[in-house]
Amino acid sequence: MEIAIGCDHAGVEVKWEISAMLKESGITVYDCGTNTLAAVDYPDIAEQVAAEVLSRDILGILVCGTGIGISIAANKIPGIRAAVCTDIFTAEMCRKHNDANIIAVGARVSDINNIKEIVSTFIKTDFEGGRHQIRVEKIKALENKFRKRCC
Ligand SMILES: O=C(CO)[C@H](O)[C@H](O)[C@H](O)COP(=O)(O)O
Repeated sequence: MEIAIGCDHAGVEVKWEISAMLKESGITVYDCGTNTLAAVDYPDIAEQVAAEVLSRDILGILVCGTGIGISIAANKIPGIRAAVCTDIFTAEMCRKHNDANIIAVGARVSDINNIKEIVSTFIKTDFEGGRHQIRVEKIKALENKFRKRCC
């Protein structure tokens, strides 16, 4: 399995812990930064991770203070379905029902053990398809409809 991961300065220590956990499980990790505590802007990181997710057709993980800003930025990119998760149930459901390809977590919201469980649930859960596929297709149709309108 391959995973792209990135964070802003608020999430760097949490990202290191997640990366270590993934590597221990034999997962290949594409680290899109940042790797210092110097302030960076989360849209830049969201773009890097989204590009890896789309080009490699893999899942991605984003970490910022709350998970909110970085997921908003990622969701502007066609093909990305990023879900902010603060619990195991939503981490499971965003894969099963929404086919989320990025999970965003908040380093200033959840403790590290909770975040590790959330991420582990996300990466081991598959999309259920069926009636959910129809809804995901409608999300894609919205992307295409508004891309044509504004570009
Ligand atoms: O964008 C965010 C919230 O939606 C993230 O939590 C950022 O990490 C946060 O805004 C960074 O804040 P800082 O005061 O610049 O550390």
